[in-house]
Amino acid sequence: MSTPVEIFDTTLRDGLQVEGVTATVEDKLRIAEQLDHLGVHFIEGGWPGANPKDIEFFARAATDLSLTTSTFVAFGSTRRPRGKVDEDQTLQHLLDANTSAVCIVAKSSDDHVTEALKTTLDEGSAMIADSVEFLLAHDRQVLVDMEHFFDGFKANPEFSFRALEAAVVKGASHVVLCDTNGGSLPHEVEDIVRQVHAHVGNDVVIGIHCHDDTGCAVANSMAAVRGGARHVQGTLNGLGERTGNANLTSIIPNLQLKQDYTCLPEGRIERLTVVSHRVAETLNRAVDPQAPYVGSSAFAHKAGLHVSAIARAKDAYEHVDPAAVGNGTRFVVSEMAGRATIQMKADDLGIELDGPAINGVIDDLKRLEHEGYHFEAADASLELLMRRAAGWQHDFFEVESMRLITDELGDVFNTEATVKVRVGDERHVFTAEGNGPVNAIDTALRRAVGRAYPALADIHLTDYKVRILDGGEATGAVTRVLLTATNGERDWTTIGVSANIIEASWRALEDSVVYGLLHAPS
Ligand SMILES: CC(=O)SCCNC(=O)CCNC(=O)[C@H](O)C(C)(C)COP(=O)(O)OP(=O)(O)OC[C@H]1O[C@@H](n2cnc3c(N)ncnc32)[C@H](O)[C@@H]1OP(=O)(O)O
Ligand SMILES: CC(=O)C(=O)O
Repeated sequence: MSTPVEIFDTTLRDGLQVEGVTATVEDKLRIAEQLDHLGVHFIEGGWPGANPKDIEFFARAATDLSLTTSTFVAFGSTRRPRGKVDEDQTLQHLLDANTSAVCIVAKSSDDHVTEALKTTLDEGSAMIADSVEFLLAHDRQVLVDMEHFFDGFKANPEFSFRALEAAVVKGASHVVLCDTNGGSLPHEVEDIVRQVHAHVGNDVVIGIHCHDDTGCAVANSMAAVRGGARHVQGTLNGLGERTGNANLTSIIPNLQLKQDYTCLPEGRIERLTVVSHRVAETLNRAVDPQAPYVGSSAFAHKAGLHVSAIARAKDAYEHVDPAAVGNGTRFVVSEMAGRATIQMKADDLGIELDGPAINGVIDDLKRLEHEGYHFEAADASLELLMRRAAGWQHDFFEVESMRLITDELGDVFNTEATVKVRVGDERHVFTAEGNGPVNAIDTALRRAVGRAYPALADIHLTDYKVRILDGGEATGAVTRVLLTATNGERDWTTIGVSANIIEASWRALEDSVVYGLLHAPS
């Protein structure tokens, strides 16, 4: 039978301690719902009383949040040095938050007691004992985060054990060993957790809380589980103070898919990718594409040899089935593609390509990417290139000529485009002004062909990105333009590359319009 390991998510507390990220009360409520949907055991909501936002959040959570799987936790600290528990504001705020469980941070390193708190070791241990006793007397489940545990233990294990005992003896349900500065390494963590386990036995759940300052937070958390920890604290996508907290989106599958531990209820680990992305979206911070398990590139294959092998054996270059975490396999078409990649892409798009056509696509791709094209980022241009290789030519319109004029009138620049276009047997000449050259050409082209293709009215450009490819050439540099468009049902991106920014823009624009007409809803 597999061993249960509790997951304690602190995205809403420690996760928000990273610079550059903030969340509204509404955001925090939405994230808590997502964490419950994922099925973590504990959701730490924040520090009630620390700021008005967290006060409002805990008040709203009591009425607006209905959790079905997770236990909601308020975070705070032990009482202040030389203070009384029943007069301590932090402890009072914890009670006011009205959660069934609370987590308090306690100093477990002698140095921090004497230097940061400026008090004695006796008082340091009494602060823990009194606080646990007080909260328990008010019917709270008490988890204790033993701050700086590993650094403290290395310097003075006797005091760190004393701090632990103060919590355990008074009835804490969990003692969570924190690598607060994130400087420990996996072999140290495993060894120290083993010693703690031997010391406290199974009277209390041992937890682990790691930071990623050495890039080892995930490995350290797993080492702790090997050493006897059965409760792991971390955040989704590894958000957190400085370099981040231990990343639960890696730890959960590492424990549950690769070892005999159960972290989430049956059927929930498949929600990992979508929850990770929803939480990131809510915090306006995209998931790193290369994030293990949940990143968009986690199962994306670019090298021709890899794709060729996967076509023959699905798991040839995948360490787990992506579906197990709700992710999926993707094939990236680029200059590194071989025949297998192009064949799979053609099958996906329903384009019939024979051997010579596949070779033609590969030759075009490699040549164009060498010139600066980047087809991974331009799905629509890639599809058009493959269709052309299959012998297709669009007959929506034919551009006879195009002229652009820009005048400076006082401080104002005016741009005007004239396009001459054939649509079937008809010839159209249209002029349009725009707030820049691309806008002027786009408007003139739409006027010229719009009557024949009403679907064009639903196509809107949503993004226009320009990148200089060889900065050394200054204003003579090659320019790459990426245009993203939508018709409300699908989005697509096209590309153009040229030393002339207008030409690069036009290539991307023409592909964009052609692709939009080709896929216009019927
Ligand atoms: C390792 C961690 O990440 S723990 C979580 C840390 N999170 C945060 O700090 C975010 C929220 N914090 C805050 O809003 C504020 O710091 C507050 C409201 C908690 C405290 O604010 P202030 O009272 O102004 O104190 P300040 O921020 O300067 O912190 C120092 C005080 O905390 C006390 N303190 C620090 N750690 C502890 C502890 N583990 N137990 C009890 N008291 C503690 C110090 O003794 C000091 O008190 P003193 O000024 O009476 O000597
Ligand atoms: C408690 C906590 O966040 C830490 O020690 O890192």
